[in-house]
Amino acid sequence: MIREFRSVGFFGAASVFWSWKLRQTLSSDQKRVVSFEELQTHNKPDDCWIAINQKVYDVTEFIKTHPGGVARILRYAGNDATKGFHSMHHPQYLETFLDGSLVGEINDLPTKKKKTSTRKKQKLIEIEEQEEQVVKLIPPTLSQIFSLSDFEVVAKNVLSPATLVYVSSGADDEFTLRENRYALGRIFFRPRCLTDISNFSIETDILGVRTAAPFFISSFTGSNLIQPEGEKILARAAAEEKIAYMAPKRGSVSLEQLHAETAHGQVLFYQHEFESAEELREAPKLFKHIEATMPQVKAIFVNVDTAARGHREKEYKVREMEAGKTNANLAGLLGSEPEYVATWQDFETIRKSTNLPIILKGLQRKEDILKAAELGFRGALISNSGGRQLDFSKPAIETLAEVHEALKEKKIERNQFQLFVEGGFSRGSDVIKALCLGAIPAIGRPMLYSEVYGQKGVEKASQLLKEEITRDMKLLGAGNVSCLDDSYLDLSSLTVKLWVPDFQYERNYTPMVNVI
Ligand code: HEM
Ligand SMILES: Cc1cc2nc3c(=O)[nH]c(=O)nc-3n(C[C@H](O)[C@H](O)[C@H](O)COP(=O)(O)O)c2cc1C
Repeated sequence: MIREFRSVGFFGAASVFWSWKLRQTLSSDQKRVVSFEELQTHNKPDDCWIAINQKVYDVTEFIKTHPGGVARILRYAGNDATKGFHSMHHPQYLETFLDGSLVGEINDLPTKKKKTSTRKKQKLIEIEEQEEQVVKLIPPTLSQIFSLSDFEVVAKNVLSPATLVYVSSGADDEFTLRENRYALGRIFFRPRCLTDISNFSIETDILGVRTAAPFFISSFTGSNLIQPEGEKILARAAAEEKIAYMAPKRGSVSLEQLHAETAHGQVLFYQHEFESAEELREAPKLFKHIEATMPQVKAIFVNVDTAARGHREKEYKVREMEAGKTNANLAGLLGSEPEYVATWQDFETIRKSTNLPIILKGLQRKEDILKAAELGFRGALISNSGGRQLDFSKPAIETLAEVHEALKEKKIERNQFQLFVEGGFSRGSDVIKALCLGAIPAIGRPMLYSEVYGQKGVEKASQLLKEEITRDMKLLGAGNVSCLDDSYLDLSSLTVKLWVPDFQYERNYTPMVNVI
């Protein structure tokens, strides 16, 4: 759940400083006498008056768009700002920008400031607290977001602790969560120069369907904690950006509802998992139903890594600490332990029940992936669920590199068996690395973080990725996705895991509750 201050409706409108100015309508005749006592009570970010030249202005709205920043004015909240203002600005600014914000005149401003050093200190503390509040109150506008990790920083300030830890945490000590990213950082590029890239394109065929970019949005239970219309927002943004989105089995709306909402031509994947023997028995019927009635669903991804629920310890700790502050939305998101764990044999009937490609989500070793290819599955999504299931699972990109070699050796082509990968992807360069190893990546948490800004945020995240992919592919000398191969990569340090002091682990560690 996003904290209350998001309701100030700041997203989108905040940057339009000049349009704010035009909206000012009050005239300067509407003034009254304001006492210093009254002025002092308006001393907060959401209720801020200042005095300049013995006139009192309500700058609550103005501070949000002040080009010199909120804090500079907030220092004078509920007080005389004459000196501060004139040290920076031409007097004409008052008429130009604050004409409509005039509250009245003030005649009893104290002439000398009599502050003890203790009071000064106290005031400074108050200012610092207010500034902190303001950073949270006024997140950057979308034009101030330059990479997917910027969304993460904003989300960390905006989401409630319980939601944030639900999204961001991994299992146990989070080694796999971190290694997913570190491993991507161990692959380097070998650019090719002087190649013809005049017909440049990043469009891609995924399982025979054309999409505008070589990645898609992964599936998440609980995106409705970030925006009430969670899955719908992700689906709409994906449609707008002409990329695919994988709808989750345990979504806040049914697949039918989501499908009914989606634009014609939209590419949806469906993520499913079997939690009981009955669900397994029902699967052929369900898959046939999807195939017959939901043409936008182009593939079914079935989880095979959920024999037990991953143990996200950080999450339990935060919930424990928050106990009493009931968060009904979070309850039940963990799901119960599965009653039944499917086997390869079970999949024999299921696989044959539909013409839709069935992709196994969560395979993590080359032997299993080769088996899936030999059995005639259409593909596999290499995934450790973003480090949310088995801690110390190998980083996804490392498994991919191994599997890529194995498929090459066996001469298994992409049109027979399509690889997908996910876990830690947040840059265009990450996407390209996966493509060079023959897999289409799914983007995970960064898409959820971008959802803090609603549909426009998810669109922006997709656009940033597209721009990065475009730029990096050009620099690599690759004119389209199909010409990307492992010759563009230096994998020599991929598996080299040097021991380094794990500061990140230390930072992530959350102490036990009620222990001295
Ligand atoms: C009260 C104390 C204030 C301080 C200390 C202050 C400080 C500043 C600073 C440092 C900048 C420069 C930002 C940059 O370098 O990009 C700035 C910009 C600006 N401020 Fe203020 N400001 C104050 C109040 C106001 C008020 C009350 C108004 C409106 C009447 C205002 C209007 C502007 C405008 C229009 C700009 C952008 C153009 C410019 O840089 O001159 N400021 N302010
Ligand atoms: C909040 C959250 C909820 C998730 N829910 C599901 C789910 O219901 N089913 C599923 O197969 N994977 C789920 N995942 C895993 C994602 O599909 C994906 O594997 C993971 O986010 C990829 O890692 P990354 O976030 O590091 O990119 C979830 C991930 C997150 C962050």
